[in-house]
Amino acid sequence: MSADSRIEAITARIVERSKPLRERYLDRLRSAVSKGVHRSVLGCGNLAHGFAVCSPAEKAALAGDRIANLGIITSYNDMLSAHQPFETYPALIRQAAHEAGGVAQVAGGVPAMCDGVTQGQPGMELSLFSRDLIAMAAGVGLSHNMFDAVVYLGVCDKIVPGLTIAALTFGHLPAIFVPAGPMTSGLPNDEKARVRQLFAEGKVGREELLEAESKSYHGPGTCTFYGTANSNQMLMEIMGFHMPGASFINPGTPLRDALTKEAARRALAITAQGNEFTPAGEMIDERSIVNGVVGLHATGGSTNHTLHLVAMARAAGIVLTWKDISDLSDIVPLLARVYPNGLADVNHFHAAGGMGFLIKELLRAGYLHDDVRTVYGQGLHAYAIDPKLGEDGNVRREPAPIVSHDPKILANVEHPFQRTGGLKMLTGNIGSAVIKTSAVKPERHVIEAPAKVFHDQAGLNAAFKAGQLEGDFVAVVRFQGPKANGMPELHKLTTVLGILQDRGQRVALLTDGRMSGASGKVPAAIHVTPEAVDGGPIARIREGDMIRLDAVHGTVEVLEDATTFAARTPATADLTENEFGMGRELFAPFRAIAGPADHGASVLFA
Ligand SMILES: O=C(O)[C@H](O)[C@@H](O)[C@H](O)[C@H](O)COP(=O)(O)O
Ligand code: SF4
Repeated sequence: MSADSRIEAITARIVERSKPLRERYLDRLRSAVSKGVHRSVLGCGNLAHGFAVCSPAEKAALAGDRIANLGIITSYNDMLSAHQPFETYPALIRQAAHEAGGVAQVAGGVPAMCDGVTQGQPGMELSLFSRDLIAMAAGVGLSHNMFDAVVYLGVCDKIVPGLTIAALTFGHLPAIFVPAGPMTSGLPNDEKARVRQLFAEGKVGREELLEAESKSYHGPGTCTFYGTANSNQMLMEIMGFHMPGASFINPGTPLRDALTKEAARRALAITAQGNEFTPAGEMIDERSIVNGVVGLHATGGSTNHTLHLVAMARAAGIVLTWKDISDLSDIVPLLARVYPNGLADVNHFHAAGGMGFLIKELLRAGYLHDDVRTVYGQGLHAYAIDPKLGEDGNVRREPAPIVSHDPKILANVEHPFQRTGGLKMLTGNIGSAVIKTSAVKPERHVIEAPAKVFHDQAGLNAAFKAGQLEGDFVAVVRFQGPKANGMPELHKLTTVLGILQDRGQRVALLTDGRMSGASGKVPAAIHVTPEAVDGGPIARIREGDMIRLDAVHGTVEVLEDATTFAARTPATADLTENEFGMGRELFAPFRAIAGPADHGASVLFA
């Protein structure tokens, strides 16, 4: 069944726009594929180094070119709750590969930053750049040219985008993403947010706050709000990089392990040595990317993917724009209410029918391209399933439920929570920005108020503590772009702005920085480009200027005389504090060459 004609039209314009880059990309990919089993071009010395610690049987197997060798790229570390479970995955994958007649080796590790640990801290200024660094680090592992397919172990915010950039850069190899799954539900996310606001108002102490936070983030697995990490899982499933049903199964369960072993077997089956060769760069095309954007809108996914998905697509020679994302938002309905877009968490989402129900509904309405390749085979309809553990200990897949098990969390397409999706592009006389509307009440989709200008989030928090944030206002927090200080998330502002909004003030945020995928209820025009440090118009805004943020009509404007506004000298900021400390000195080259937000804010693509 073909997709809705409007979606087909947007896909067609992406294909047309991408043609020059995509054709060159596919030529390079096919040339790499034509060289046959990649390790066969290695000299004996190279090969001996490459399998020195393998068993004699594995060495004999790898010396030929009939046995497939899986490279594992892992982002394991003990600190990220979502990545700690990966400690045991390589052994599981090696065993499954061996049982299936193949070999598996950890090809390399990549760094994984927790944006929860660095939120509001200097380390957050490395976060966005870590995405491209992860792609580069994965490339170092894969550059040994020993592998016939790759299994990527990653979950969180910048890690899956970085690994996807690597997977598409090594697009001549099949790639399967293996998640660790969400932690079990703890203190509800809205209760966590409530205690934070009480602490910010001095109504509870640090002990109560830490107790609430620790009950919310309490064990292995991905944090249960629908932020960037869980948006990543949705994307990997709907784009066909996951095995069907893999996204939201809790770590340490038999079904989780069965999915991991199944992924290892499947990776061996889709190498060039088999009959279902599925190179990642051919599997992912413009339709897969559009399916990813559709999934973002239908679930109220993270604003960070207006940066990451653009960069991920670009790695495959596909040019995705904010207008594509915004136009799809006007078509695709919101079908999920998961925090911050509702009170449920991803475990409740999965129990309500999860990805299988979502994909079934979106396919049924023509919002998704079904005619896509995936790691599982041809056609996205194979993902409209409910994963179960079979008697034999393997994965058994039942059809997705016909009706949602909880219509308050997962709606059908006839009765969506919102007729349009979650992510809109805003344009106007200060450039372009994005806004996530799915978590903002409709009565706050248009805000017109005077500007209060800050050059960092500490300034805004200090003004709050001094009782200076009275009345309606648009907080302009600038010099937070990629070239200024690495484009940090300013999620800590959600608490303060949320308090003022709850008191009845009409407030909004306007920034060239980012917000967390977990940010939500305060209207925020973010990722403003051109950024302040590049002399963007945001640098010409002055205290008291009237600002109008209109998510309904997709505009963000400074309501000052155009000639006067254009004649102003842009403000400057002292960024020396952002150049040193917590490793920021190591990323000066990244700040110097980072591209604009609407091109993915990447150091890899202009
Ligand atoms: O984009 C995201 O989803 C966020 O970066 C998320 O990964 C981050 O960890 C938040 O900061 C968590 O929320 P709290 O800071 O509210 O715990
Ligand atoms: S979801 Fe965010 S807070 Fe949770 S482990 Fe991942 S990066 Fe850290």
